[in-house]
Amino acid sequence: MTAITLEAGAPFGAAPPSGDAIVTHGLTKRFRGGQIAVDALDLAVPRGSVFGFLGPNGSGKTTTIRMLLGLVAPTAGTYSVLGLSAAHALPLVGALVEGPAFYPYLSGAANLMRFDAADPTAERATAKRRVADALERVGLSAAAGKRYRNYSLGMRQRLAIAAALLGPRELLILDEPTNGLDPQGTREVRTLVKEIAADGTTVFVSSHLLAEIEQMCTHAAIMRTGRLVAQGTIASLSSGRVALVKVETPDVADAARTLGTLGLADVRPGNGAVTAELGGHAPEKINAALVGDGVAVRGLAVVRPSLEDVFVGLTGEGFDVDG
Ligand SMILES: Nc1ncnc2c1ncn2[C@@H]1O[C@H](COP(=O)(O)OP(=O)(O)OP(=O)(O)O)[C@@H](O)[C@H]1O
Repeated sequence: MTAITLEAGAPFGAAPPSGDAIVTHGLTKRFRGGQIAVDALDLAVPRGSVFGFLGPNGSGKTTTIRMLLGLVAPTAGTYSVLGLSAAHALPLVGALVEGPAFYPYLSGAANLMRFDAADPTAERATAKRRVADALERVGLSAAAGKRYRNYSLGMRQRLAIAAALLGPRELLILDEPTNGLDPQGTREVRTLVKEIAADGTTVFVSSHLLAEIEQMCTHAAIMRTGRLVAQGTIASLSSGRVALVKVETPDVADAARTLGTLGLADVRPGNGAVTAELGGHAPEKINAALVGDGVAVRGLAVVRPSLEDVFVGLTGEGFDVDG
């Protein structure tokens, strides 16, 4: 579908609905002092996707999100959110940018009631219903009356996401939602993101963790120092990289010979293992040929390229997970 962009802040109704939940063209932010945080960014986030916005710390993710939410003015470029300018899209967008401040001595439900009350567009009479729905959506109904300070890290973050879901949202934007969480909390948030997406909400989620994006997202964009390095479905991002077959064996030289005879490319004998490009070869046939040649096969694995391999291949650099 063709994506239509509006000038940032263009009036409501100036463009027909876009096929994409978020579109940016040449979106740029240069902070005072000359630093470019986001450099000519062209993003296309399909509706219904869980879109991972991936990059090391400082690569421009938060600045991009703040521009999309109308919190920071772009220096140049255009963007649209749900086919609208940020101001007009905002009621349909839930966002978690900096963790909301909750009162430790109030319950989860009471905290959300306070949040809801701060929204001047929300109807007062239906506040309880909205809070109950949001709590249910994040799986906190049973803990609604429990004090916030007694919530686990995962529950606290789920409550923060509930605050972003007070009201019908077509798009949920989450900036590093698993930052600072323990493994259990990380799993809870990951599962919740998938559930929210399954209900039809587009989720745009930033992270500096490659594995997390791979596990949670259907699509990803990779950022590096303010520039977009690549974007697409997780499968298409990885498809440019070749899969390898790795044979673990004490007979390294013999195994390498067999793989070469079979016509596999880039055969590399190593310490107790040989790798080669899999190409169009069937792993079970490779195994049969090795065994037929008397090679003692201890293990045979097909190693698919990870997003990290893609990142390294595109930038020539490792991905510093700690930023
Ligand atoms: N208000 C500001 N004034 C000046 N420079 C800023 C400002 N906000 C961000 N930057 C700089 O812009 C660059 C991008 O920062 P940004 O926070 O967008 O990156 P990020 O990928 O979200 O990283 P992190 O996860 O650490 O927040 C960084 O070099 C940062 O120091």
